[in-house]
Amino acid sequence: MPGGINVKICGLTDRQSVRVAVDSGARYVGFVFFAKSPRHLEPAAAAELAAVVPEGLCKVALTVNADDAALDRLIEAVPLDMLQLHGSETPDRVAEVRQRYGLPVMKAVGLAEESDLPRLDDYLRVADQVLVDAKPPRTAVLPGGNGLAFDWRLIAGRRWSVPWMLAGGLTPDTVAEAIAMTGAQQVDVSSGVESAPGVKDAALIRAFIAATSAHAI
Ligand SMILES: O=C(O)c1ccccc1N[C@@H]1O[C@H](COP(=O)(O)O)[C@@H](O)[C@H]1O
Repeated sequence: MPGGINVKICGLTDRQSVRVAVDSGARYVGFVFFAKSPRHLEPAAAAELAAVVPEGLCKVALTVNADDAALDRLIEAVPLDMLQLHGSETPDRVAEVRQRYGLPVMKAVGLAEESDLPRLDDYLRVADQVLVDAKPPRTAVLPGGNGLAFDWRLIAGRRWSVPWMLAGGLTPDTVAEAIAMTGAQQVDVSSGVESAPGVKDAALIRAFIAATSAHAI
C-alpha cells in the first residue's frame, strides 16, 4: 500500500475477524492449512471466508511442506492470491510450486542468529517474497505461529532483492518498534492479535493495524 505499512493478519478462522481485518486496512489476509495448528482450516471453510475479502486484497494460503496433491485440492477449492510456504521447502521446491500453480510464492525463513541469514539468500532467486520469522524452538509443534520474536538487530538495515515481510511475536505494543528497528515495510501477525490460540480478537486486530499507521505518520 503506497505510503503505509502493509499488514498481513494471518490465521483467520471466522468471518467477523476477516471483516475487522479488512475494514481496519489489512492488505493481506492469511489462512492456515496445517492440521497441527489451532488456526487450521479445511479448504471449504477457507473458501467461505475468502468470499468476504474484497477484490484487490491478497488472500494468502499458509502451508507446511504440502505435497502437490494437497496443494491441488486447496487451489481447486479456494480462490487464492499467494502461497506462503512455511516449512522446510527447498529452493527447488519453491520454484516448482511457483511454476505449477502460477501464483506468487512467499517463503518463510526462521532466524535466531547471524548464521541463519545466508539461508534466506538461497530463496531470493525463486520466491516472490520472503517472510522473515523467528526460528521455532526445537521442541515446537508448529514451525511458526508461536508468538516468539527474534532479535530484530539481526536484520537492522538489511535489504533484500525481493519484497520481504517481518513476522514473529509481533503485537500491538511492539510492532512500531520492530518497524523502526528493521525498516520493514510489511508486517505479519497471528498470535499477537489473539485472545487465545486460534481465537482472533477484534480490538487487538484494530490496535495492531493502528500501531503500524501511527508509525507511518
Ligand atoms: O499460525 C500458525 O498456526 C502457523 C502454523 C504453521 C506455520 C506458521 C504459522 N504462522 C505464521 O508464523 C508467523 C509468526 O506468527 P506469530 O505472529 O508469531 O504467531 C506468521 O507468519 C504466521 O503467519
